[in-house]
Amino acid sequence: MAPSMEAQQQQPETEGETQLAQAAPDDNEAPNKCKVTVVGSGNWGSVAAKLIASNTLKLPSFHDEVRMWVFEETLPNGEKLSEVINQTNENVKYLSGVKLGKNVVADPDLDRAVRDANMLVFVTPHQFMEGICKRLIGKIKKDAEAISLIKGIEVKREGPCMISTLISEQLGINCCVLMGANIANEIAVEKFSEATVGYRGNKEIAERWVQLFNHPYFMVSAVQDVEGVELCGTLKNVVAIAAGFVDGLEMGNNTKAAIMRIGLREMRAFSKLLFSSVKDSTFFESCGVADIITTCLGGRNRKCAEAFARHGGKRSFDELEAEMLQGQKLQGVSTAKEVYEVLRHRGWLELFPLFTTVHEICSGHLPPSAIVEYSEHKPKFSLVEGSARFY
Ligand SMILES: NC(=O)c1ccc[n+]([C@@H]2O[C@H](COP(=O)([O-])OP(=O)(O)OC[C@H]3O[C@@H](n4cnc5c(N)ncnc54)[C@H](O)[C@@H]3O)[C@@H](O)[C@H]2O)c1
Ligand SMILES: O=P(O)(O)OC[C@H](O)CO
Repeated sequence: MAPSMEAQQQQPETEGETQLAQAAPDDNEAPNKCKVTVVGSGNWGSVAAKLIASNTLKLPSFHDEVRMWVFEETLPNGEKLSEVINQTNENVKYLSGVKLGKNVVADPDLDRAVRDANMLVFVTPHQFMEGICKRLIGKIKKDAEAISLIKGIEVKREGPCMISTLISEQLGINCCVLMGANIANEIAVEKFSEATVGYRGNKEIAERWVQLFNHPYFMVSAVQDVEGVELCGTLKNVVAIAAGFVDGLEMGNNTKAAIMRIGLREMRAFSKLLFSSVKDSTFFESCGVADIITTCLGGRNRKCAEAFARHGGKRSFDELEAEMLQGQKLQGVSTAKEVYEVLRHRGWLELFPLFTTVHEICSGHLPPSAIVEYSEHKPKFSLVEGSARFY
């Protein structure tokens, strides 16, 4: 059982004793105080919990304690990850060496972690969200507010479904998004960065999320364009894969800059074709151009794609992910496939040569060098021609 924050701060439990998760001390008893739960505890999930937990201690309208749902794992030494997090105040697997704040309580029980939450922060790899949402139906407060930090998309028979929409529709709650140029390890050690909250309609809710995340080293602003912000965060991972190929092929900075530019244009075009409400200005926020830059310079998608290209596509992304990321998950390869399915279904493949080529390389149908090779591999269109034709 997850100990309460109070229990963590006092004594280690006596051997064999289990402790029910309970409401934390006096000032936390006030019924109107908002309780926050973070659903997810990977690299970014842990940093998000740290950011939030340092703010809930300062903001009187929030309970101090922040629950963090942990997908339970047994560590190589036989210990449970959630127990180690509560003993050491560190996520030793996904964010080692960084204290999360004593008011972060790791909880491996999903139902219990969300039960009392007024504000739910979703931050797991996108491929797990459909299953998590199914498990949460009927388990959360009806008036809870949600935010998704998840960069990804689901493709259903009916068409593409944003993760925030999945959360909203399955759980019947409002869901904002937070995206940006946010490499978690850098924010964990409090290096300055910015982020963008995307909201629909209710600005007060967006301001509440800004308040919960904002720090002098993490500057958050809000824009009324939930789809634009979320699609920026999602699609940049496909561009990052292309940038990694360019690095693996040692093609240099100009080529990588070209990939970023073409990628950004495809991101905007795809987003606007899916949602006419998407605003051009969103692409100038942290979630847009800034995230493209950071992710193409220093992200995990870029890193694994570089290794993929160096091995000439002979080692699979699954293999490289397991070896290089040690349990952390790539989003770009599956997102490229999901975007490709949308493009194919709608007859848009030729309009998006970069997105299309990334998937064809990841799936082994083209060599990594095809990222900037044209007609011999792709008789129907080319990156250059496609870009020129469309834009
Ligand atoms: N890490 C970053 O720098 C960063 C920054 C911004 C956004 N994001 C986004 O945040 C989201 C979460 O990424 P992360 O970096 O926190 O995670 P991660 O890749 O570091 O960790 C993987 C997580 O998935 C969990 N997991 C494994 N199998 C699972 C299962 N079957 N069901 C549920 N959970 C399972 C693991 O326990 C772990 O918590 C992603 O969409 C990512 O794109 C990441
Ligand atoms: O490490 P990546 O490639 O998952 O990217 C991390 C963040 O999304 C960068 O903003």
